[in-house]
Amino acid sequence: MKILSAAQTRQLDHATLQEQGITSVELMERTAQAFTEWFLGQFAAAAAREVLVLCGPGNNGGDGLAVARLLHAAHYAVRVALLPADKQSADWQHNRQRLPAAVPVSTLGPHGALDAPAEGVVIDALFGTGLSRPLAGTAAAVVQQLNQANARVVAIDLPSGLFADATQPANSAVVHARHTVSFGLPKLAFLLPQNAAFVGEWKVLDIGLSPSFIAETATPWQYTDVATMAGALPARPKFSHKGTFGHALLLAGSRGKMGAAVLAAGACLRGGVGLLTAHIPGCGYDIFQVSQPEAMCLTDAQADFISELPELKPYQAVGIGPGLGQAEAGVAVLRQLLEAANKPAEKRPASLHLVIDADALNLLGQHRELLALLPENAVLTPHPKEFERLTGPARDDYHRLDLLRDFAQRHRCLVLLKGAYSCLATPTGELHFNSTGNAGMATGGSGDVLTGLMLALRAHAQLSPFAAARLAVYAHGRAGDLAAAETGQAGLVAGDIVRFIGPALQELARG
Ligand SMILES: NC(=O)C1=CN([C@@H]2O[C@H](COP(=O)(O)OP(=O)(O)OC[C@H]3O[C@@H](n4cnc5c(N)ncnc54)[C@H](O)[C@@H]3O)[C@@H](O)[C@H]2O)[C@@H](O)CC1
Ligand SMILES: Nc1ncnc2c1ncn2[C@@H]1O[C@H](COP(=O)(O)OP(=O)(O)O)[C@@H](O)[C@H]1O
Ligand SMILES: [K+]
Repeated sequence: MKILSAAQTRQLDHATLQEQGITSVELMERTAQAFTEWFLGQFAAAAAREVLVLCGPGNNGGDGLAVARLLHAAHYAVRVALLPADKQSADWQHNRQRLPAAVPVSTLGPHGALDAPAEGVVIDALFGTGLSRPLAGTAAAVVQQLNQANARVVAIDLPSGLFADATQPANSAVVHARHTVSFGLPKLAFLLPQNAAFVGEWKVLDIGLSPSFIAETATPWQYTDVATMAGALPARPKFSHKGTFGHALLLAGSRGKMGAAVLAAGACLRGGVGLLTAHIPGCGYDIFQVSQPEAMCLTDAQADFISELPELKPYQAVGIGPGLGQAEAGVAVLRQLLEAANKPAEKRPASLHLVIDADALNLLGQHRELLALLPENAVLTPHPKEFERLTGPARDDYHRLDLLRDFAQRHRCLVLLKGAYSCLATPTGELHFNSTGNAGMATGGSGDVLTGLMLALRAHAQLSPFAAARLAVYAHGRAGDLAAAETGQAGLVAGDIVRFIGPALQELARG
């Protein structure tokens, strides 16, 4: 699913009107009906039937007026409060006239008490995508009162004061919504941690916006949802054998961190790899062989950390990093691996796919000269702190996305910035935000599981580097969601994610 800018969203509305031969008032009615239907499902309880709708002067306020009429018709106790303005949009005026006289209407002022319903709901229809500058004056004062009232707020389209695709200046007034209900496509602002307190739970409703305009419009931002991923995993051919699904090598573990190697190996095996060999420090031999009997195991000459790179010929994909530690010997191993992956095709396996995570990323951050050796389409999976070690600090979440995009393009690799909406940057400058996963996965070892699954899918001959990476991220989050349904979020541990990789992949199998 694409994510469009605020300007493109406006164009999408216009294209929809032209394509479908409808008026903007009709589209607004469709929007208000979709919102109201959602609202009725969400707030059916008697206590929540007292509703205050705050309306701005543009089409967001127009949506609010139409919603007020529809909720009144559904027997909610609705009041409307209008933000004073020199001029209102034509569709606003149309819906103002259609508002039944039985709905009380007041005008908001900078000092007046907001009188938010204690048990009911406040609908924020002050500003949406038309916001052109930070809120000031009465609008800012109203938003501050609303936030102080700690009311249950539902924002239409966007929390008022929030820009859809850019950072607003520090300390700007922005509504803190409990829910944000938007239309057509998600907005970039919803996916960034810095906006979590404004957006709350968000939902996008389908209002039949022009599919052809969406298809033709170029954007770097994509949202990987269930529809995007349907059938993403190729079926296993009847006559396949273990050689069909690749032989992966995992370089992981150090004394005290063998669990990372075990988790990554378990995820790789559950990810459907044909063969897995792990190269681990000597101290981990018994631990590893006992816990992962399906994997083969090579031990390093060093007992506590990895100091050697095994012969790479047998492998299609190599994963390095989980629990590796930051011993200096790891730098030489990493350098040799990067050099081997870059050697001409005849001197190494046809395509050596790399997955670089955790301490291998930290070593890259300490030795940035190694970045020049990254082979094309290597996958790097940093969390924000590891990413900062590679690129330096970001000013805010939007700047971090700029750094991410720039890094992936410059080094021609795939970079996954992990988080609640993990973002996969491609060498061509696309940013794909993942939709699966939950806060239960904020627990040690979840990233190691992702590395193992990513390794399995990169070893899969039928998946392109990008397809493998996107599938791994989506399936990892889905496995986390299935696991949390069984364990609850607090009780989830990384090993539970491994257990649910199979069911998650099964959902994505090509029919
Ligand atoms: N017919 C359509 O085009 C549709 C529009 N929709 C709604 O329309 C909204 C966009 O409507 P508009 O483009 O009218 O924009 P808004 O309603 O978000 O606000 C625009 C108005 O606010 C003023 N304004 C902008 N920033 C301000 C600030 N900081 N302080 C004070 N005034 C400010 C502008 O001058 C303009 O009058 C969407 O968010 C959505 O809710 C939906 O109904 C879908 C269909
Ligand atoms: N709040 C969250 N919502 C969704 N996914 C999350 C959340 N927190 C963490 N995750 C996922 O869990 C994984 C954590 O990785 P990482 O930070 O490397 O952990 P570790 O180093 O402990 O293995 C990432 O894939 C991340 O996307
Ligand atoms: K709003």
